[in-house]
Amino acid sequence: MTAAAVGLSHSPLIGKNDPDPQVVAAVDSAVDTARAFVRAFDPDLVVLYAPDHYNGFFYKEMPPFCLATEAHAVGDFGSSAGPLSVDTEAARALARGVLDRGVDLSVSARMTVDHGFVQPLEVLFGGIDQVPVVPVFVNGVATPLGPVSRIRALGTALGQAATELDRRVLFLGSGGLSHDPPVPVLDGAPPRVADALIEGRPPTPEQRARGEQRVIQAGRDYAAGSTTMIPLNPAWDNLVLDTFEQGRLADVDGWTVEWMGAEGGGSAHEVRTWVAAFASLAATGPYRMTSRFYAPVPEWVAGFAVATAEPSTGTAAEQPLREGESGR
Ligand SMILES: O=C(O)CCC(=O)/C=C/C=C(\O)C(=O)O
Ligand SMILES: [Fe+2]
Repeated sequence: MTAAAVGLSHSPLIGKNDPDPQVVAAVDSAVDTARAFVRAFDPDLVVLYAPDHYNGFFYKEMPPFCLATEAHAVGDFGSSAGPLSVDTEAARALARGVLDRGVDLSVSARMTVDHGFVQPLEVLFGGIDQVPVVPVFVNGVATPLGPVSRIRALGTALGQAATELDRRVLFLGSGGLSHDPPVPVLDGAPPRVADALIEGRPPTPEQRARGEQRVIQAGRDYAAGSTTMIPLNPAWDNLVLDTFEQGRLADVDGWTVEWMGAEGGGSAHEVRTWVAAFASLAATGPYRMTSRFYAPVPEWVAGFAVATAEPSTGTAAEQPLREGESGR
């Protein structure tokens, strides 16, 4: 088994409320680097850790994380709809491997996913049916959230289980870093909204369009500085990226939900997907980050980051990232 990892922010506002062309070009260049990295690694299995935004998981039953043996996308924010090319056999083997290692994984035989899963597949592979994938939902939105140490344990167990497969496995984390987009909150929600968050009634096309328009408007307000949302936090985002780059994954066990929310906003918890992906890679052996990009993009309500990592050979030929490559 060989392994690699990519962390990639997502935003439903990409292409809908873009920043200056120079910022878009810088992001495109970083994404091109990640795409080239993935192409060179040529994975035959992608373990995709991603959050949901009340399209697939609801308060009626809200697991902290859940692995899918089949999945289909709803097609929100103009993202692709339809079945993902899930490798059911690999998914079942990984689920067994995680459970055998004492992590209480739940399994879905028909997971509904949204742009959180779809965007990285579209960006890196050109579609949701281009590569065998094992989708793993990681709750990063619906409070209460458990300790980050459990996400590291999930990633570690899944990485260890993957070593038993004869595959080239890419661990891919979708989301983060600091951002506070208008995602509904159950606590204090009016009865109609609370009911939708609990029961998961599919929105009508008009309701979906209104929700999407609300997010687009939020991006415009955020970029104009007229908002009550928590600001992007480049210092915190770079602390998070330093932690992954330096392989200090045990540090995340000390990250509290309250600290992450205060520093990075309500959706900063999506960075749990990166924790899982890097913990999985680390479980296969020492690694090194080969590229790192970061830009705060208010128009997308995103501390936007892209990073790639591969196993470290420990030889002198391996150079640490230089300033320009690190995006700092
Ligand atoms: O309010 C709605 O109806 C949908 C909100 C939503 O899905 C927002 C998503 C934002 C992100 O995925 C993000 O910024 O990470
Ligand atoms: Fe998100």
